[in-house]
Amino acid sequence: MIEHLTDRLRFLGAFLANPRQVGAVLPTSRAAVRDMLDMADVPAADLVVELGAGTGVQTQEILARLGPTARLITLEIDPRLAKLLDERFDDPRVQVVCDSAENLDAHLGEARADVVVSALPYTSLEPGLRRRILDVLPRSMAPGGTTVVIQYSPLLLPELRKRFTTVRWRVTPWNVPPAFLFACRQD
Ligand SMILES: C[S@@+](CC[C@H](N)C(=O)[O-])C[C@H]1O[C@@H](n2cnc3c(N)ncnc32)[C@H](O)[C@@H]1O
Repeated sequence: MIEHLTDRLRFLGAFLANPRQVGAVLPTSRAAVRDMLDMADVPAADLVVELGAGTGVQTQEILARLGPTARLITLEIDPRLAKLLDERFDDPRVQVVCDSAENLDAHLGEARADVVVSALPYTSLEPGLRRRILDVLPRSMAPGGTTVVIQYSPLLLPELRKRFTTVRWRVTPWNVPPAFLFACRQD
């Protein structure tokens, strides 16, 4: 309970310091995270990539679903949040990287992700940065992989449809505000 409140304050502090980069005043709810991850097969994945981890609400649920020999690479641009994630998730399967999602290629090397989980605030990012990150997503995925995205509006849908052959979407009401969830594939 105390950790939950502290995380909300940390998150709010990060938002106040950099509103367009954080894009939300509260972390995503656990129920919305579960709805989001239900749209991809995390238990079968060898490699999961998480973009924009914040205080780690998705990280925790990904690790709960991830197999014992699988890996999670988590990118978070805010150094204070990245440090918190590194300290919080003492798990050999996870690698926390403090860098921008646009540089994902450099951290993947030859590897490709079976699942990409993105909680980046695309609509408030500078357009060039948004485009560079969206362009990274399809080429980061393994064949048969899925990218899941959470947003507070449907505005990103045309951009996702340009880059993926299939985009399923739904709304989860279990979040403040209710959130749009997208599952994108190259079938
Ligand atoms: C809306 S918050 C989501 C946080 C958390 N995943 C959640 O759902 O509560 C967006 C997060 O993305 C991070 N972020 C923003 N731009 C980024 C970028 N270019 N690369 C990596 N992380 C970024 C922010 O620092 C923030 O932690």
